[in-house]
Amino acid sequence: MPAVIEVRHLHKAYGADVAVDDVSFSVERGEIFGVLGPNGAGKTTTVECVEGLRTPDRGEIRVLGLDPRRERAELTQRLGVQLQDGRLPDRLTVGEALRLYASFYRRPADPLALADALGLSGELRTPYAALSGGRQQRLSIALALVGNPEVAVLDELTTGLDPQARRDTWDLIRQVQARGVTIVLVTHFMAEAERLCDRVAVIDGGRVVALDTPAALAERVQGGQTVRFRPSVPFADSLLTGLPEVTGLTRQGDAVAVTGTGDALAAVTAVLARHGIVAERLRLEQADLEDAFVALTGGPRSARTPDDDRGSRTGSDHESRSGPGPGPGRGSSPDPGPGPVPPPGPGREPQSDRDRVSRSVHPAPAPTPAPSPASE
Ligand SMILES: Nc1ncnc2c1ncn2[C@@H]1O[C@H](COP(=O)(O)OP(=O)(O)OP(=O)(O)O)[C@@H](O)[C@H]1O
Repeated sequence: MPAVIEVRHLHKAYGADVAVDDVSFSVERGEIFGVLGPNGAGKTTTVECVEGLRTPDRGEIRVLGLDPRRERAELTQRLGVQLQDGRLPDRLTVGEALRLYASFYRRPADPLALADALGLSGELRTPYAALSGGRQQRLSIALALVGNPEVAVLDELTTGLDPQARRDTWDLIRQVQARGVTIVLVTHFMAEAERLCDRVAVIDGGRVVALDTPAALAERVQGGQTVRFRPSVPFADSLLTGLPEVTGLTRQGDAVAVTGTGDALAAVTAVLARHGIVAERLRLEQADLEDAFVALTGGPRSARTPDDDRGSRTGSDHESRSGPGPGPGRGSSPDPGPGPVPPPGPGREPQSDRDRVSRSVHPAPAPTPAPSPASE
């Protein structure tokens, strides 16, 4: 079966700044595919090229067999997009937003059924501005799904949510996947990628530095496991360092730490048992995706753990993109292209990629554009 998304040697620069150097990956039908990387790694530029919002300088992209730029009108009917830092007009109610966005599509979902599935049926008359952050986030997911897409691209899905809302959103995404939707998830959060994604592409400096399942990425970390214990009797290092599963051994006082891969724990304990050595206070530490991320990208830099981010969705990480955009559109605006790009906010023309325009990922112009902020 052909991949749902194929990206080959994507390159995109903004003037002299190379945002995406050489990115290739493919996404299979029905999977949750994570795009993980530090700030400025090129994640958003990559997915915006996939969405047809930006024009690559080089490379090839196919989404559902379509060219996202040349066949954008068709693609917007089949691709759902949740944008980073999206906003709706304050007074638009949940019900109005769902009905309005449903009207853009040939075969939309039933807005009421969708509201129900997303736990929004009690909020149909609530204006956008009166919704909690978690509810606004649910609404933005609902709007990404209202066209009954085959593929959904969700950028910064749970940024700004509290831990409970974040977990609820993860459950929701699993339900969406269970309905057969292929999902691309752009995230900074290791725990999110680890728990939700079938595979993860780690992007750094505009390149894919690793692509695998979260477990396999963690496994790749040198010394992926550490077995710690205190031996009941002294033993020579060579007893364990000769094992193929063992990559290192250190001692601190009478405590021993053995690093290894694969089934290091079983191998170590078997040898100790054979020599009549009891491993007291035995403990196993496993490398996780965060360890892999640090090893792959040289440090966590801007990658975050979920609980680092309880505040606004417009923290300094995002300031180059954030702001009160018209409709749930993203902070930086896409390239104007051949697709049905709606007009910019009143009073200005888009000058560059960084300018903001109305939401252009839905098939029809966005509703009532709010005034655009000054160009960044
Ligand atoms: N419209 C633009 N004009 C100029 N430079 C841009 C524009 N959009 C992104 N960049 C730059 O391109 C690089 C990659 O940015 P991009 O937003 O794709 O990375 P990211 O991994 O999504 O980052 P973040 O996690 O902060 O959203 C950064 O150096 C960024 O400043």
